[in-house]
Amino acid sequence: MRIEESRESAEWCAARSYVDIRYEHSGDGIAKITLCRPEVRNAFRPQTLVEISDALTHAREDESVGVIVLTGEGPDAFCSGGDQRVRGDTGYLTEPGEPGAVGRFHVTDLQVQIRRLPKPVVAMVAGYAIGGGHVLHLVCDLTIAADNARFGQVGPKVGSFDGGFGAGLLAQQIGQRKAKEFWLLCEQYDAGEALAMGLVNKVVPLAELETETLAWCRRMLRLSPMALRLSKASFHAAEDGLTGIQQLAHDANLLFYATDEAKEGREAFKAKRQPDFARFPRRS
Ligand SMILES: CC(C)(COP(=O)(O)OP(=O)(O)OC[C@H]1O[C@@H](n2cnc3c(N)ncnc32)[C@H](O)[C@@H]1OP(=O)(O)O)[C@@H](O)C(=O)NCCC(=O)NCCSC(=O)c1cc(O)c2ccccc2c1O
Repeated sequence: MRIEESRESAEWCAARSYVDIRYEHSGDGIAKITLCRPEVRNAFRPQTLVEISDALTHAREDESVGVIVLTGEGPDAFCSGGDQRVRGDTGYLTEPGEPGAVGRFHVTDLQVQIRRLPKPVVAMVAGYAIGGGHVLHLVCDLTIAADNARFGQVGPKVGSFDGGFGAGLLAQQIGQRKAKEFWLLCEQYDAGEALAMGLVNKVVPLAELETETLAWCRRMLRLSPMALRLSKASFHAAEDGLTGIQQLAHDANLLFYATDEAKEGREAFKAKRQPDFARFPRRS
């Protein structure tokens, strides 16, 4: 049976209100988070990251949401990384100008949150995905790019580096040689080059970026949510070490809780009796 593909746009509805981002729902299972700082090519400051994290938590908890899209406002940039105007000597500052303000690197927490989120996260990239903004698209599960997209790392040019996902995940996706080229030369790559490297899943004309992204999201929405969740976790299980295994193990527990065998343990405890596990098979 061939399922008709929907190429419709969405009537986005604001689902929560923030200062630096927009958080919207499509009404059919898609949440969209938009970085709204186009005057700085959607660079993030600490508040931006705290807001994205909060929106992701809501999208995770909301059972009506199956897929999350992360994007930037306007055609010029997905995200240009950390806002250099609030970069202090110890990290990015929540209250720049305050004497003794302590810097933070919230984006590293956000990268982990995206990877651990049990729903697919799709980066929808128009224009620049640069620096920490490039790493944000890397940690998303899929990337749909507009034909004007440009990708690159700038760390060694601006006095920074990302030895975590920014280096390791990039190398896994495009190979060590090319990943080193990204970091050691700080050049930019266009959408066609990114596609050829396996850095993005699809390139489309800018005008079709959202409808194409929505079509991919809707394809996933037709699939088993639990199988999608387990598939995403499977990709990270080995790479993320014990925390990756912990996530898969948690999913196994989630499924185990629904069995009569697990329920017997719970019910026996509540009834203050010995559990009777004898009727459950010792599977080979
Ligand atoms: C992104 C660009 C390539 C775009 O170039 P373009 O020529 O199109 O535009 P302009 O350069 O004229 O920019 C327009 C306007 O925006 C301002 N702006 C752009 N990017 C930023 C930014 N990141 N921070 C602050 N402001 C920005 C720019 O100044 C202009 O303003 P005007 O007032 O002059 O109009 C190009 O802009 C560019 O290369 N931008 C800088 C990119 C950058 O340095 N990013 C930070 C890299 S470091 C980083 O992101 C990072 C963050 C973390 O939290 C980390 C945590 C842990 C490890 C590593 C981290 C990390 O590396």
